[in-house]
Amino acid sequence: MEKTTPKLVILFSGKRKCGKDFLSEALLNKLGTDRAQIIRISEPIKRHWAESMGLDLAELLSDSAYKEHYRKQMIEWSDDRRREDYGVFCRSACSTIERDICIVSDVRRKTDIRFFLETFGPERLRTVRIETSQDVRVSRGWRFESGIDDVQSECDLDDYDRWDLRLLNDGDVEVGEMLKRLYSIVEGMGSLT
Ligand SMILES: Nc1ncnc2c1ncn2[C@@H]1O[C@H](COP(=O)(O)OP(=O)(O)OP(=O)(O)O)[C@@H](O)[C@H]1O
Repeated sequence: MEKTTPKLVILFSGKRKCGKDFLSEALLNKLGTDRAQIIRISEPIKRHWAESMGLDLAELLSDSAYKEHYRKQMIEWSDDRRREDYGVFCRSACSTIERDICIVSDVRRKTDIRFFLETFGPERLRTVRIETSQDVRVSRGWRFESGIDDVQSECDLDDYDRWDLRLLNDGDVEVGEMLKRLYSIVEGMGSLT
């Protein structure tokens, strides 16, 4: 099958339980699955991990306690792989691209952004940081865990300041309002809309 080069790649970043998956799905619904798709950098990580450990991939991919149970071990294992090749998981996730608009729902590292910039160029790339108060994240099930919330995978992009869009997803913000702002970075792509 011929590889698709997307016209637009939207990177979502933010702390755990800020709503990366929620807003990625909402944007996908708005754009339509005929022209957009979601990819996850964590998907190939979870697939490798599930295969080598004999675990349930569907459960690892879902927003479940099962996923949380293995999160720390997966971070440590994947960081070892990244030390040899920072793009290893991004590249693997990109092999499934088949739509004009690609939403990457789990960008966590500066090297992830670097990979997408180098691969698709700045003109095709848009970066979004989702911001949510700690109280709201707690209400969505987050609690601080050492080895997860205080390591590179969660903190590396805290000081990144070149986001195309910062979006507050703090409970009382209307989803329609957030989608309007998200859609504005798609509209900037002219023929795509
Ligand atoms: N604006 C919102 N309105 C209603 N529910 C929301 C909203 N944003 C997020 N949620 C809910 O909060 C929970 C956490 O959101 P989500 O799974 O999207 O976070 P995440 O950033 O992808 O988390 P993680 O990094 O842990 O995978 C989910 O149950 C989601 O449905």
